[in-house]
Amino acid sequence: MKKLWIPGAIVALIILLAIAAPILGLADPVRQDIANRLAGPMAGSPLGRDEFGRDVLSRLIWGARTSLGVAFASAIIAGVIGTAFGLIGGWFRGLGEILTVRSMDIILCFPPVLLALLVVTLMGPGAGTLILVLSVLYLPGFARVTYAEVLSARSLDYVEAVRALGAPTWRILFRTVLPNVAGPVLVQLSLAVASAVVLESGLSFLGLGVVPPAPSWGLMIRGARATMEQAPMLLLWPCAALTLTILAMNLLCDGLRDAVDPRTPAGRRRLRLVDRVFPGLVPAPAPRSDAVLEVQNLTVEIATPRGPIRPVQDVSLSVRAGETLAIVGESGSGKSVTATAVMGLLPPVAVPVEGHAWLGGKDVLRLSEPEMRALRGGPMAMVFQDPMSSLNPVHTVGAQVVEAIQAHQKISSAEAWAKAEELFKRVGIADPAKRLRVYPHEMSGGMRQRVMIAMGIANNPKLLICDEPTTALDVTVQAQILDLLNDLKRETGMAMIFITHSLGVVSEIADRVAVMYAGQVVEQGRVEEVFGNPLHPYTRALLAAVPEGEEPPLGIPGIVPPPHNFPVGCRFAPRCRFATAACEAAPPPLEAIRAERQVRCIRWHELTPTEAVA
Ligand SMILES: Nc1ncnc2c1ncn2[C@@H]1O[C@H](COP(=O)(O)OP(=O)(O)OP(=O)(O)O)[C@@H](O)[C@H]1O
Repeated sequence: MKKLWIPGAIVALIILLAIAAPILGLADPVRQDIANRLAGPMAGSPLGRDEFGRDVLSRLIWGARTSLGVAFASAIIAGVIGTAFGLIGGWFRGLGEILTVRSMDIILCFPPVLLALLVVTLMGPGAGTLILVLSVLYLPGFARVTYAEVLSARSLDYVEAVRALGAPTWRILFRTVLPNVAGPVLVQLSLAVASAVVLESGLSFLGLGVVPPAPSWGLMIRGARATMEQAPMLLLWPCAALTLTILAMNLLCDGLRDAVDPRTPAGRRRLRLVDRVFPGLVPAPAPRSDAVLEVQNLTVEIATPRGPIRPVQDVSLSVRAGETLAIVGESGSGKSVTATAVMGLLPPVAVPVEGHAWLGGKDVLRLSEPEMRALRGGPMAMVFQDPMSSLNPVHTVGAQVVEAIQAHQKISSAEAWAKAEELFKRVGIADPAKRLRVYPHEMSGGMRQRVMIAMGIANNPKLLICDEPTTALDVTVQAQILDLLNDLKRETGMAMIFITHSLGVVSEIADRVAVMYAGQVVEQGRVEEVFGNPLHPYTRALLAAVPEGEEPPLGIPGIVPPPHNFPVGCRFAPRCRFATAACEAAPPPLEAIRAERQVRCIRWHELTPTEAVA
C-alpha cells in the first residue's frame, strides 16, 4: 500500500487542481496583456506571463484540465470497450474473436499521427475529436491484453470449476475472469493515460488538437518554443507538468496493480529484521546434525485476502544421505508448502517467517535467488506430481533433459546428449536414442515421470524431493517408479524426501516418516516403529483408514481445519476421540521420546502404555 501513497497523492493533487481551476481565483487563462508580454514572475503571476501576456500558472492549471480530461476520457472509453472486446473474443473465440479482436488489427496498421490527421481533417480539431482519435488508437491495446489474459485464464482449473457448476457465462466473465485480468488492464490503463497526455500535447503542438487560445500543455510548449531564447522558463513549466504527471500515473498504476492482485505479497518479510538491516552480522544458528537436509522450526506465512495464514508452523525434519523420509498427511496438511519452501519455489504471497533449512552448510531459506538457482536442479532437485504439466510441450524430452544438464555442467551439446541418453537408459526408458527425440505428449504417463526423474538426477543431487510422483499413475507403473527411485537412492547415496497421501507407498519406499496434520508434524520416527506402534491418535486414525482384508476401513470423521481456522489447542482435537479439555486448551509441544521419535500429543503415555513404559 505504501507504494500507492506518493504517486497517488501527486495524481490526486494534479486532478484536484484541474477540477478546482474555476474556483482557485486564477487569472483568466486566455486574457491577453501585450504590455506584460514574456514578463517574469510578478505579483498575481508567480510563474510570469507568456508571449501574449497571459498568466502562465493559470494556463498550466487550466491546461491540466484539458490534457487530463482528454487523456482520462479517451483511456476510459478505450478501456471499457477494449476490455469488453477482449473478454468476448477470448471467451467465445470464432466469429466473436474476428469481430472484436482481429478487426482491431486494422487500426494497428495506421500510424497514429496519420490516423489523427485523417480524423481531424474530416471532423475539424478540438477536444472532442482528440478524445475520439485517442480512444480508437488505444482500443486495440486493451482488446489484445484482455484477450491474451482471458485465453490463459479460461483453461485454469478454478475457471473450469465454475463452468462445471453451470454458472451463467456473464457471471463467469465478470466475477471469475475479469478480476483475474484486472491487473494487466490497469497497467494498460496507466500506459494509455500517460501516452494520451503525451499524444494530446503532441497533436496540440502540431495544431491538430486543442484549438488556441484554449489552454493546453501541448499548445503551451508550442508557444514557448517560438520564444525559447527570450524566455526559456516558459518551456520548463509545461514540460515539468507533463513529466511529473506521466511519472506519477505510471507509479500509481503499478502500485494499483499490486494492490488489487491478491497474489502479490502484502509485504514480503525477511526472516529476521537484523538480516535485513545488517545482512550476515548475526550468524544464524548452525545445523545440529550431519543430515543432508535439516529443517528447523520452519513456519511459512501466506498473505491472503482474509489476512495472513500459517499453513506450515514449526516444522522440523531431517534426512540423511542414502535415506528416504516420507512426509504423509491428508490434503491441505502443508506437505507441498514445506517442500516448496525448501526449494525456494514458494509463490510470491508465501514467505518463510521463521526457521532454518540447512543443506550442505547453507541455510537455503536465507539465500538469494541467484544462489538458489545454483542449487535447484543441481545439489537439490524436485520431481513433481504431474509430469505432463511439468514438461514443456513444444520441446522434445531430450532437449529438456539436455537443458537441465547444461544448466549446471559446462559440457558440449554432444556430451550433454550422450549423457541424456545414459540417463534415459538408467531410468529404464527402452530405445533411449529414439525416445530422446519425442515430445512429451507422445509418451505414456509412466515414461514421462521417468523423464522427470532423469531430469531430477541429471546433476547428481544430494537431495531429491518427490512431491507425489506416483499419484497420477496406475498401480503397476507406480510400483515400477518406486522401485526405480529406491534403486537410484541406493546407487547414488542421495537423500530423498517423498511426499505422499498413501501409507502403502510410505512402507514401500521410506526409512523414516513424518506425519503432518494442519501444518504441523504430529509424529515422526522410523517407518516400522510409527506404523507398528503409532503414538498419535491421528497416525492411528490414518492407519485404521487403510483398507485391509475383509475389514471395512474406518474413515476419520471431520476435515482438516483450514489455516485461517486452526484450533487454539491441539489441531487434531476436534476430530480426536481421545481429546480432553486440556487438549483444547493449549497447543501441545512436539515431544522427543528418544532419538528420531517424536510425537505431538499430551496423552500419548496414557494411550500407548507399552511404548511409554519402554
Ligand atoms: N498460494 C496459496 N494461497 C493461499 N493458501 C495456500 C496457498 N498455497 C497453499 N495454501 C494453503 O496451505 C495449506 C497447505 O497446502 P499444501 O499444498 O502444502 O497441502 P498438501 O498437504 O501438500 O496438500 P495436497 O496433498 O493436496 O497437495 C492448504 O490449506 C492450502 O489451502
